[in-house]
Amino acid sequence: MKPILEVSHLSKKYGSFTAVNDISFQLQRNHCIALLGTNGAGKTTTMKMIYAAASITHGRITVDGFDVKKSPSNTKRALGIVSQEDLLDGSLTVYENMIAHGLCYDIPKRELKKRTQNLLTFAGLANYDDKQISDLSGGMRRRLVLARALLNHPKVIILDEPTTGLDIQSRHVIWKKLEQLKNEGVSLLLTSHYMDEVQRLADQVLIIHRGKILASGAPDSLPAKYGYQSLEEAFLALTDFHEEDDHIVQALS
Ligand SMILES: Nc1ncnc2c1ncn2[C@@H]1O[C@H](COP(=O)(O)OP(=O)(O)OP(=O)(O)O)[C@@H](O)[C@H]1O
Repeated sequence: MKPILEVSHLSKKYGSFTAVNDISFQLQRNHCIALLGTNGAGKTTTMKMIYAAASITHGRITVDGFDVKKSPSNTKRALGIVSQEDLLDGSLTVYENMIAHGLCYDIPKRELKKRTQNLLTFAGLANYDDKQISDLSGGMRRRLVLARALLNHPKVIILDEPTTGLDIQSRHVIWKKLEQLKNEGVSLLLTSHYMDEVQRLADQVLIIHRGKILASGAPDSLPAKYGYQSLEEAFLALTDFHEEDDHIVQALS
């Protein structure tokens, strides 16, 4: 079966600095790929090129068979975005934020209202529809952003650190929602700094360092494939972590 998302020889330069360096991968339907990398590895930049928020320096991306550069409106329709910054409008209520987002996709009004109600229920926010964004907790905001990303019935959801900063209960709620979506046929592309999140959700992990893919495989089999005991050990070794060199450890000592 054709992959729902195909990234081929993708590179991104900011001036003379190469943030993403010849990355290729394929995301199959109903699958989840997790991008694992240190701060500044190039994960967000890769995602931004997929949803056309950053230009592509070199390479090609297709979503649902459409070229991101040539058919941006078709690829936009197939994608749901949960970016690091939630970009919710603080001057609108929860319900109004959903409606405003849906209008960008030309969803007919009546259908949009129906989807909004269903998705707010799905996200556990049905009783919060008239609340201001400032009244929501961090976990509620992330659930709202996820609900908003589903309004256009996306085939692929791009999730940039979807549970960063949330308590363990809120993380579990979001994981369950994501698993439910995967079971319904949606594909996920995820970045995370949490190994447990990656182990739980991902079918495939790509370890990215300085813009390049260093290792790939299923979360359970990747460590042994590269001679390590655990995903965390593989990640630290492959991304060249040495405690004595690490500036954070030095700063703390
Ligand atoms: N608009 C920009 N202009 C110049 N450099 C940029 C820009 N955006 C990102 N970079 C640089 O590109 C590199 C990759 O950044 P990116 O945000 O993709 O990293 P990341 O892997 O998502 O990191 P994090 O885990 O911290 O979110 C970094 O060195 C960053 O400073």
